[in-house]
Amino acid sequence: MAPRTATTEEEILTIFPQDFSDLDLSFTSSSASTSSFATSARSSLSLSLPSFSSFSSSLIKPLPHHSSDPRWSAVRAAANLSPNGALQLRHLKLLRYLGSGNLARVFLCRLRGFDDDDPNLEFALKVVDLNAASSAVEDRVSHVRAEARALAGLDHPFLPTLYARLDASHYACFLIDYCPGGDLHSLLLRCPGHRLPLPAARFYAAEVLLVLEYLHALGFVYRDLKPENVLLRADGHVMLSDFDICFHSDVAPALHRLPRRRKSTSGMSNCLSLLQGKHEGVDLEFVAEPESAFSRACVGTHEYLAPEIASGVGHGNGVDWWAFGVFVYELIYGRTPFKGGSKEATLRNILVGELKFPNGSAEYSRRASAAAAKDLISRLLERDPGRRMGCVKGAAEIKRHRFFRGVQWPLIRNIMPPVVVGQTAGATVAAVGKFSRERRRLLAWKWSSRSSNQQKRLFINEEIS
Ligand SMILES: Nc1ncnc2c1ncn2[C@@H]1O[C@H](COP(=O)(O)OP(=O)(O)OP(=O)(O)O)[C@@H](O)[C@H]1O
Repeated sequence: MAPRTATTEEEILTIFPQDFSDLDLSFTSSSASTSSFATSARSSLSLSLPSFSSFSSSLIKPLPHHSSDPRWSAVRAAANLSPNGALQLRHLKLLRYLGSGNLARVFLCRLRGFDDDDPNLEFALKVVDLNAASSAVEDRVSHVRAEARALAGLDHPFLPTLYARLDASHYACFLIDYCPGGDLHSLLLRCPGHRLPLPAARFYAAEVLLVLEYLHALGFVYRDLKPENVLLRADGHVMLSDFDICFHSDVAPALHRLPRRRKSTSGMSNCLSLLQGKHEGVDLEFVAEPESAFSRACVGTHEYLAPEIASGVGHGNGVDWWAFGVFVYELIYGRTPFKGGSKEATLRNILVGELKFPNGSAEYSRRASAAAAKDLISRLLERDPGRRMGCVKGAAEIKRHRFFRGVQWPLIRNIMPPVVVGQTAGATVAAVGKFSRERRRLLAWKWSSRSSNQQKRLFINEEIS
């Protein structure tokens, strides 16, 4: 898959033209010539037809979990320098082009007048040109609105924080967290066989699952899951990006009764309780899944489209769980399951093709967790949404699957992410640097204890200093 060429300084000036009075054009760049990220050729498709509305600039209020982030105080301080107290594009210094998709171009930037060496003050600026010719203005406006709505309401460690919304002329700009680790798709392309070692695949899948759980609990159906949209933060944890085709629906949280389970371990107390007819198990489970979500829009990325989107019958929350199945498959096997020679062939495979798993990969076929992965993927890639894992009981059901056995869900954001061959040096060093030697040893053991010898080499261990 050919990476897109990086935008040059001239192109950046084209994005912000000379008559754009709000912007200081003194762009300084030492690295505009090459982007460190390969952008994806698998762009999202969108055929929805929403309505037009006008925009206004705004500084987003810090949400509780992020209120102590130094970026907030910097953004506020910069805004206070302005006569109207609002952040403007001239407060930002664009440093480098990061990538682009169908809708937007994204730049690394910093606030002018702040410490130039402080990596904590770097941001990503996502710029959408509403006049661009590639799609109808109405479509672009609707996507910007969807993205703005989602970003403004999110507050999760694996999702971007929206620091400011800047609208000027026909540009809509979002100031969000910068992810120096690039995206998972670029990482896959640099890995042997374009796939991740199983423990790393499990780690990224687990973090993405938590994000989908959170989005669904808020009523958002994401619709654009793919490795290109999973960015890696400086600490190596994920950040799901790109909310322009998500949609919102009501969600009615419920407590679901779980089937009672017998204790699987042996022991005197266990025997006694069985003799007494007692069973152990959690009885109730909290589920917040937007089951009533419904849309007929044909949006998403071909290889990741659920059958109900491909057939046009209308879709709901289940499309994210289908896409999650494709995502886990791609992380593990290095390709998507239904990809055909053309987009039409891919769609046909999604609708009627057989789900096949590559064989012959000794590393995967030997392992019990590979069997677990296959089972999980098969349950997610169930064509009938009514029978698809996650559609009714949400992420809670998926988290319980044996593929994720041993994942410490509440602590995962504090676990050191796996370091994979092919990861950009910056992200690796940042991730490693955050942890003391002792902690690295402990965490390395956790990650590598179940890995094969070959995989052990792929993960961080005591030798890394
Ligand atoms: N916060 C960020 N930090 C670093 N790079 C980013 C960030 N956000 C986006 N990028 C880069 O910019 C590229 C395009 O961004 P994005 O996917 O948000 O654009 P888009 O036009 O909305 O995409 P799509 O065509 O999927 O709708 C990404 O693939 C990534 O390489």
